[in-house]
Amino acid sequence: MAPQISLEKGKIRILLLEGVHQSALELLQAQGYANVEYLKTSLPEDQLIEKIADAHFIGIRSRTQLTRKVLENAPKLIGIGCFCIGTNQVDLEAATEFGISVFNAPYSNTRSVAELVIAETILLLRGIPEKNAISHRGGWLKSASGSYEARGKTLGIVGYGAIGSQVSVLAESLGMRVIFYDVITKLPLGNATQIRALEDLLAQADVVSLHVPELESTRDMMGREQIARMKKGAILLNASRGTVVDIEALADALNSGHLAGTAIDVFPVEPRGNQEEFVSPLRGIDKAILTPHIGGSTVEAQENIGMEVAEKLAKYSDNGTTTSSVNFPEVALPTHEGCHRLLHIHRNVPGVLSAINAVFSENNINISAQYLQTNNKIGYVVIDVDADYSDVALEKLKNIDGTLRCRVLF
Ligand SMILES: NC(=O)c1ccc[n+]([C@@H]2O[C@H](COP(=O)([O-])OP(=O)(O)OC[C@H]3O[C@@H](n4cnc5c(N)ncnc54)[C@H](O)[C@@H]3O)[C@@H](O)[C@H]2O)c1
Ligand SMILES: O=C(O)CC[C@@H](O)C(=O)O
Repeated sequence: MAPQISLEKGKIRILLLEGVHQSALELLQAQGYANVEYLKTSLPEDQLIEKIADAHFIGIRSRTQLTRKVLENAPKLIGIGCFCIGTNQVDLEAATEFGISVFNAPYSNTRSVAELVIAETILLLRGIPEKNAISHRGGWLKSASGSYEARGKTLGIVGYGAIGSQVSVLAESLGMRVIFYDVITKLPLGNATQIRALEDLLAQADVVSLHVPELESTRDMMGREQIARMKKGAILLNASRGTVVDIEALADALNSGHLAGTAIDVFPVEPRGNQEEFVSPLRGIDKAILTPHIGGSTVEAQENIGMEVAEKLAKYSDNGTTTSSVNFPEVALPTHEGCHRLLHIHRNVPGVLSAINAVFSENNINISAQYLQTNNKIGYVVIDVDADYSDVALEKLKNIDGTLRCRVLF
């Protein structure tokens, strides 16, 4: 029977949203993916569902919400590229269940965020946002009161991962004392010190900077109580996710004078695009630096992210490589001349590999290479067969208990 093969590259539909960098488009096109739809904004759920119905791959940034409902309406979707670090905007459990591999760019904008945090720390310690606002209104606040050097001040970093640890190194080079809180024991860089309880960090730090992911456990982790525990006159920065800070409590702490300033880059509700109004209780507070989720938005970072994530999508599409996938076991198998390649994604339960192999032996199909990798949820098998596999074999593979998705790549 004539073997089914996957789509020609030109027919693979890729939807890129939120104005991901042109480098992504260029890389995909150079690799033969001509069927790319490029939009500058995210889409509301109904329009997203309509568009995603035909897409094989989707590329997003932090704004597009790929919920279970959206993914249920994406029957052809094979891969998701998050052109950013955070993947909280994707229902990873649903994506895994539907056999959709998710990729991101875990380090490409790390430095950009760290530099912004350091710049804002210096500006806030000097009270520049307020002085700047007053000058714009025709006032003149020439005073040293409430203005401090960064040198010798204590920076408390919450979340000592890629960004938090970069901020730590840069802050120490300014002469700051760095303490950090993380749920995992981390090797401190330089002279930084890990603090075991968040409350202790809050009680010591002149500046607190948040670098945790969006999780249930980080929701409102800087709530009214934690903000009240910060030192009087301290500064709070958040360039992580908007759900981490109780924004009303922060506005109150600034208005009451408990906090001396803040820099917030991420908000519980963010506009979908540049045309939509930004609404926040922090608007109008001079001591607050408000930026439109641009911590990672530098030319360097966006260009690198575009290439990195597009490359990951192309490799997955071309040969099933899942290296650095967020939710899939990592498999990278070289292609074998003259072979067909099948991809089998299944729930990680015992017996699936032997059932797969039984299908090939029963159908007299020789396996020339095979690679299985599992994580706690799923198993991913790449199989190269050196004879024409039959559609019958493919059907049998699809019917193995626990199969999430099975397809022929070439
Ligand atoms: N503003 C922006 O444009 C921008 C850009 C990049 C990343 N981000 C955000 O910054 C976050 C951090 O990025 P990263 O690359 O440093 O991530 P990372 O995964 O390298 O580090 C996160 C750290 O937070 C720690 N952590 C998790 N839960 C915690 C908790 N409850 N309390 C304390 N620590 C906790 C982890 O153990 C880890 O060390 C991302 O998840 C993303 O949401 C924002
Ligand atoms: O570019 C974006 O929209 C998000 C950037 C940042 O929050 C990230 O997670 O990398």
